Amino acid sequence: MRIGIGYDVHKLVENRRLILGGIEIDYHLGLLGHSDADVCIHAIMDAILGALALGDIGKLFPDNDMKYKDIDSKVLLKKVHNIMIEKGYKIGNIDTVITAQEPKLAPYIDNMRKTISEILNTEITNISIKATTTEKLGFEGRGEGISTYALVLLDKIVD
Ligand SMILES: Nc1ccn([C@@H]2O[C@H](COP(=O)(O)O)[C@@H](O)[C@H]2O)c(=O)n1
Ligand SMILES: C[C@@]1(CO)OP(=O)(O)OP(=O)(O)OC[C@H]1O
Repeated sequence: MRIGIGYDVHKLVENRRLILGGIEIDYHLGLLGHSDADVCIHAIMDAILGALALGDIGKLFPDNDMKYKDIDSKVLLKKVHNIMIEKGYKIGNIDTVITAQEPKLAPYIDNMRKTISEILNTEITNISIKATTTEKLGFEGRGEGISTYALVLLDKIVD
């Protein structure tokens, strides 16, 4: 068994779609990034890579490489999943916290869990996604950005 942690932040701006946990969220602002800026999937990828001591997503998918411009983060998560399988591990469970003052994410959470569980080839019950505000404190509370923490446990695949 191995454990990993991931954390990511992206800025909220106008004229961008808001993509979180692999799905589009109805909101008037979106996250800025080289990719689709899906801060939830980015934190999960960093947690998986961390558990494998393989660095981070910036090392694997450099943000100056045009190959990754506006890329769907679900594609990157599949690549990380394939690396994890090659190394002989599968998902034990994942827990995440998305910090966003707005919008209300509760209606979207189960769809995010389903989307991520399908990419990682694991049961939806192994994927936990939670949301919190910061009671209007800090950058998330001012609506300037959204952050996510992710923790992952990986189990060795035994044949
Ligand atoms: N963007 C968010 C933030 C929170 N929620 C849900 O609301 C609950 C209460 O949030 P507090 O920050 O006031 O503790 C939280 O537990 C989430 O269920 C949400 O849906 N979207
Ligand atoms: C995902 C990558 C690559 O497109 O770009 P961003 O969307 O900017 O995301 P970030 O969390 O800053 O780091 C990883 C990047 O290399």
